[in-house]
Amino acid sequence: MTEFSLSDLEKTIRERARSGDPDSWTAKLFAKGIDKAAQKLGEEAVETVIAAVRGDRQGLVSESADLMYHWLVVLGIAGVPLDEVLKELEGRTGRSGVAEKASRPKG
Ligand SMILES: N=c1c2ncn([C@@H]3O[C@H](COP(=O)(O)OP(=O)(O)OP(=O)(O)O)[C@@H](O)[C@H]3O)c2ncn1[C@@H]1O[C@H](COP(=O)(O)O)[C@@H](O)[C@H]1O
Repeated sequence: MTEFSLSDLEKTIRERARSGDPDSWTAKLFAKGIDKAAQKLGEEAVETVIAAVRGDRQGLVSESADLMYHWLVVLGIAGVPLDEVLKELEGRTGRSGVAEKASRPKG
């Protein structure tokens, strides 16, 4: 299991966005704004779907990485911290009853 997390990538994106480096794709996307970044996110989502339905396993891995990167860029431009999304997900964990069932003693 890798130690690398979405939180690490969010931090890198924040730093690269502030760098103003002309070679930085992240800085370019932040400069172009939410419309371009959201468009890229949509394209990566479609490419991920295509890889999935074709059964292209390596493509699915690669496109998923592109998708998650561009999703974090969109969150960053929109000023939404990853933690806010994680808290939203955390708040849903009890809804299916899965978490409660798992923690309930058997018998
Ligand atoms: N994870 C990524 C990542 N995934 C995808 N991409 C870039 O996303 C871009 C868009 O992908 P496309 O396949 O659509 O490429 P394209 O056809 O050239 O794009 P367009 O013609 O549509 O503009 C490519 O230039 C990829 O390099 C990424 N760019 C950066 N990162 C991460 O961000 C860090 C900082 O990168 P820089 O900001 O470039 O320094 C990197 O170290 C990585 O960790």
